[in-house]
Amino acid sequence: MGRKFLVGGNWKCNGTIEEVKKIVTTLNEAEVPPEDVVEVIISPPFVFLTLVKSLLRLDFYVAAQNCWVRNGGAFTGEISAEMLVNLGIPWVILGHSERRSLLNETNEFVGDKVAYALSRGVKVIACVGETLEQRESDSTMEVIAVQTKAIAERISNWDNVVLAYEPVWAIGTGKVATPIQAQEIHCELRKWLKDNVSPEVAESTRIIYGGSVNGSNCKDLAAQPDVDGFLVGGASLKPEFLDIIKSATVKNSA
Ligand SMILES: O=C(CO)COP(=O)(O)O
Repeated sequence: MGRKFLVGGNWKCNGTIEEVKKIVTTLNEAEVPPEDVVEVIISPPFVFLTLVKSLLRLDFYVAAQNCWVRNGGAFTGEISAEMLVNLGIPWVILGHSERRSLLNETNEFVGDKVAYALSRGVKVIACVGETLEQRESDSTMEVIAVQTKAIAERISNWDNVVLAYEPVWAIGTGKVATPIQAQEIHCELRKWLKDNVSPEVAESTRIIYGGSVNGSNCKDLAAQPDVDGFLVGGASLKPEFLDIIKSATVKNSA
């Protein structure tokens, strides 16, 4: 019973040392609900992982934004899951739509990455989501099912997996999914897990929403029964990220 609310801040390719320090100071000074109410994960670019980890309050966690599909070696520019373990980074975001579309990451490649990271003990936020064209042609759930299947086929334990539903049309556009739209897909995705993995995994796996979440729209989204948290881009660089973290209390008061 009870999927703990999770709020991730995906900083994407943003920040300077000065900005990182400023954001972390704001986070560290904030009063937020306790760790048993909300799990907060901050995901800076690779180069700032160690800095953020060294400065960040201990009740918040750090995630990388990607990692290589296997162990390290002659893979110029890549970072291995082993390196994340070595740095004490417990989480990684995989399969973000920006990597799928701009860097041609396929469903199979993302599935392989998820399986490998988990095998090394790194927890995974795995992203799925449809484009506007796919939504308009009524293939949203089909797309998400295929993306999720590529992960499901490669893993046997979902304990350390969080699914992030991030409709591509909502990312960075200011065009957030309505609470009803988000709930509909989260509910269908949970049903997919029930039918294709197990009822237990469907019940316990957190499905978080991402795409233009901000301090104003987070509460209504958080109130939806199958929305278990957020993956936040732009607003995670701003003080309103704290309001998004606090929206976890909507669940507790429900
Ligand atoms: O891609 C996202 C989080 O991973 C969402 O980005 P925005 O919140 O900027 O729309």
